[in-house]
Amino acid sequence: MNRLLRIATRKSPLALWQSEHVAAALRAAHPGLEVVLVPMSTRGDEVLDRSLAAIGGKGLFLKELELAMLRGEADCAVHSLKDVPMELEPGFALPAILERADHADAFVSNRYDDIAALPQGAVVGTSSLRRQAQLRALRPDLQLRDLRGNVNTRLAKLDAGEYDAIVLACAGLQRLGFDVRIRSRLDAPQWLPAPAQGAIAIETRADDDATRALCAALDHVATRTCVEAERAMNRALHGSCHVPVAAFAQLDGEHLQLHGLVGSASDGRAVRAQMLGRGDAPECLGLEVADALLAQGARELIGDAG
Ligand SMILES: NCc1[nH]cc(CCC(=O)O)c1CC(=O)O
Repeated sequence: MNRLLRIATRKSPLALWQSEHVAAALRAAHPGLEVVLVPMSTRGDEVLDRSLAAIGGKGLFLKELELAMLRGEADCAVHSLKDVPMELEPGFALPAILERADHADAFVSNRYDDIAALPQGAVVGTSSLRRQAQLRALRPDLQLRDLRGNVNTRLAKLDAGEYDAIVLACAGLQRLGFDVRIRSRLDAPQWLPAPAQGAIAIETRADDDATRALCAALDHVATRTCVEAERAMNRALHGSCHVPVAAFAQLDGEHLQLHGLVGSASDGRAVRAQMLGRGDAPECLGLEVADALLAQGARELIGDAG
């Protein structure tokens, strides 16, 4: 095949790793295909002094990459699917969702083994409302402090002594070779990840059939099924950076199991739901779990978040 494929990517070490990973998989799937990266800066990367929710939400990480595709400077973009808004911009598609890596969050600390070992009033860094809500539910005494920036920056701030511990995604740490920093895994269903955590997605223009077909070779059907359930649940709860929502689905044969949580970032309240459904109807299961959460009072928590 004699074609050039240009991948728009953010410039953080994790984004570059993920884009190189996709490039290598595309080259392996399509011998002769030339794949190059087009690294770009996004507003989500540049504005670090305010919360993501305050500056416009998850879409900020995508916009510049989407504009590059519209201008014809790139053919596709690689994202962590958990950073992709529930409603994609019109005119774009996700023809590939790669096999999910580790879904779990990681407890990272230079002094303590796990959340239970933290002393009374310890300082934990995370800007994620979802992580804050689950920490508050487990340990109301902890002091939660904001922590933004890429994975390397966050580890550096921990090492500088600003926090007793931080919470990061296992997948990001593993991809960057920081496995040894994981003191303990925060596993489902006791602790739930962000919808689609650990999954990488490729975005293209919806009308670019040739690029869509090339990327579709990397699609992993079981992962797509799981993340569709998680994202449908989140969408039904109006999930955004403003509301602490967590979800994790697992496919076992034709059975799909989905765990969901809506929490409060300001106090320890949280509601949970868990249901079994069919693997060929992931969105139905997502909506059912969302309804179950609402029936238990999730609406009140969502309302509080404004
Ligand atoms: N919020 C940033 C972000 N987006 C994706 C990952 C990790 C990789 C993944 O979930 O696929 C991370 C870092 C983190 O949350 O620790």
